[in-house]
Amino acid sequence: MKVRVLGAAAGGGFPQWNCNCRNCRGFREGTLNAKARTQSSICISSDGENWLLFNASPDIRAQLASFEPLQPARKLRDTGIAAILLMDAQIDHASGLLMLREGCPLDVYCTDPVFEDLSQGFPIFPMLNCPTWNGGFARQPVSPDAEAGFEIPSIRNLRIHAMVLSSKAPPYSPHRDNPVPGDNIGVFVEDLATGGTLFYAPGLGEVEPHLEPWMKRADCVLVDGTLWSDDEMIRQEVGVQLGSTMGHLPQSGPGGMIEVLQPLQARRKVLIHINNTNPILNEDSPERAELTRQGIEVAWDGMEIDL
Ligand SMILES: N[C@H](CSc1cc(C[C@H](N)C(=O)O)cc(O)c1O)C(=O)O
Ligand SMILES: [Zn+2]
Ligand SMILES: [Zn+2]
Repeated sequence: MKVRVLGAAAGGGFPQWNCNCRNCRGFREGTLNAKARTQSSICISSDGENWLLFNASPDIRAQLASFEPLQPARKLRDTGIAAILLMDAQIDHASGLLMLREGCPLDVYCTDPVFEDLSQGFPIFPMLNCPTWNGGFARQPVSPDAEAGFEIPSIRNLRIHAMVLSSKAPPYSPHRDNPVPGDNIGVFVEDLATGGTLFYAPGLGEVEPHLEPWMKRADCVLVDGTLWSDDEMIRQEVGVQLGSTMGHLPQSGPGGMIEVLQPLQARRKVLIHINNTNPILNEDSPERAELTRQGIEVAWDGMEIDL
């Protein structure tokens, strides 16, 4: 299985359009040793031709243009996207579906709560369900029954185990403060040909016991790297919410993602969905040095992982 990171930043990207925090300002001034990043999304494939897109970020157009296999030009209108799987209904993870309307119908796999949010609060599915967009997206249900797993017909040799996890439904959702199972999922993907395995959870607020066996089994763990510290946005005076309030486990501190990743045997431990305020974006920061000491990588746009 090939994993391609299309976007590695949290909502707003890096640098964020309206932000002049030390990272965003430093990047613009050319004084920060960092790479720009678009909003988080990855795609995976077992054959290099049929790709499963995880989330559709607002930056999807540029992201598709940056990776040639996603525009194979085999016919007048074409895409390498065989299907889309949504991890949640967050604006920065789903709004890119609107940019794909010319390619409908396309299969979009999502849980019932995500389908509800994207049919009511942020009604992408009904909006595009019209003749102009060929009826819009074809929603395929995802049951977060990890043990069972499922395969996507157009994507050979990949078995996907979806599991409920604790993060946050989007701010517009009625589930925001009344969570239901399936608001957010993580996935364990197994390549049935190579045996390679990936655990992917760009939004992860708490590592509950039912996730641990899957994380321990994965060759690559690609997980939530939004904030270095829980109060990062408050301390930098760019926000009022804690990371934990937004459904993201910070890297540092007791019980943080560094501690979670440390005992895992995965040969690749990678953080993704990095907020623009996060000091790990600065490749010369002590925080980045700590990650390196721990064998933890920071995803960047264009990163490829072979499993
Ligand atoms: N998903 C979010 C939590 S992550 C996230 C964070 C921001 C903050 C923004 N980058 C900034 O620095 O001001 C904007 C977003 O769009 C995000 O998705 C939630 O549910 O609260
Ligand atoms: Zn996000
Ligand atoms: Zn910033």
